[in-house]
Amino acid sequence: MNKDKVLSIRNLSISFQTSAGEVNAIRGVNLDLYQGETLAIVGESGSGKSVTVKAIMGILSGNGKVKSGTIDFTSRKSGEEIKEELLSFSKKEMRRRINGRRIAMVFQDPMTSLNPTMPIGSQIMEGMRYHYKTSKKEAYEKAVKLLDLVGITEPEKRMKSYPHQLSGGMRQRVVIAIALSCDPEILICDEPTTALDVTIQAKILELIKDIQKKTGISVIYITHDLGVVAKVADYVAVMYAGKVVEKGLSEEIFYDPRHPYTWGLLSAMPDLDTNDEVLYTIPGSPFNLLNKTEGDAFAERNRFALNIDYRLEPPMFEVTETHYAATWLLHENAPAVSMPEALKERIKRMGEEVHSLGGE
Ligand SMILES: Nc1ncnc2c1ncn2[C@@H]1O[C@H](COP(=O)(O)OP(=O)(O)OP(=O)(O)O)[C@@H](O)[C@H]1O
Repeated sequence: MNKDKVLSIRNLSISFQTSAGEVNAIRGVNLDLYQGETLAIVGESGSGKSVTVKAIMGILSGNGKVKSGTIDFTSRKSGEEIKEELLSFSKKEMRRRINGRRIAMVFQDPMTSLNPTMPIGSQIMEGMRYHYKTSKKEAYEKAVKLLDLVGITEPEKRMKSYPHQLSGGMRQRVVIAIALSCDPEILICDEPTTALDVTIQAKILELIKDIQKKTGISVIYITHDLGVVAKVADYVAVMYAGKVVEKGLSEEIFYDPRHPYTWGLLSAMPDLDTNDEVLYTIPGSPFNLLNKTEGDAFAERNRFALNIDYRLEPPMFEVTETHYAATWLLHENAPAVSMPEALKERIKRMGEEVHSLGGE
């Protein structure tokens, strides 16, 4: 693929010291984000999505330790390419140079990132004043423009509003305006819509897409919701027990998934047609990361597990130049196993729906 990489994570491993022992939260993650594209990171709770993005932002909690890996960030904002390795920065340097300024994050619950005692206008202006020493007048004008960009009507009037005077959807828009205030190159969205109702969720997703078109920003979504992924992602990484177990272009993950865990996630998703029919839930509970892995961490929950899965962790097998999955089922000597028939039917239906909507 001949595209510009903005972020490149290699062999990232992170653990946390806890009273119960060492939690191996991230185990050798490799991921890339390309300029102007959207990467969605999906997986059940505890799979390592948040820890991965916290490492990018330099906000890991105190008991976290990066055991290996690099995170290369290539900035093109100044017109020339500047490559920096984010893990080499101290927390202070990250706050001063990267966090909020080059890479910004939108959290799930807007109330936790908004200050209830400050008008929203001042909150949007704050980052520009801190990072760029922008004059008050200029920061004010830009804040008004940003409110307009995120679809808030009468932006000048709204500058003086306090968070409690706005609806949930409006607050999320304000949080997005704050995130965009320093013209970041990467926007990270942590489940930006789960606290909102379905129609407003869809509007926020559209808004981010629209902003992406206008600004060329690169976006990372972390979410449980494959419905969200289908709407927004160019590229999808599926995480399980601290590893990326499958990654590929969005259509490769939706129409030609290869990992039984991805089959499980797709089957567990409410049907796009009926909105409530769930084919299947993945049995068992997520792997306990306090334990040492022997073999594939997913083996216990995998009804397609082979003997080798209990002994050896599968490497990433290449499906296409853009699609990889870590399952022994892709080994040339593996028995032929294909996805469950019900899921095949569902995928076929999804494809037909997209065609009938005039999509790809
Ligand atoms: N500060 C911490 N101390 C100990 N363990 C932690 C800490 N932060 C995260 N973990 C562990 O790391 C693992 C990955 O957590 P993470 O929050 O990244 O999961 P997630 O996929 O984002 O889940 P969710 O969707 O619920 O946010 C979990 O087992 C979690 O318990």
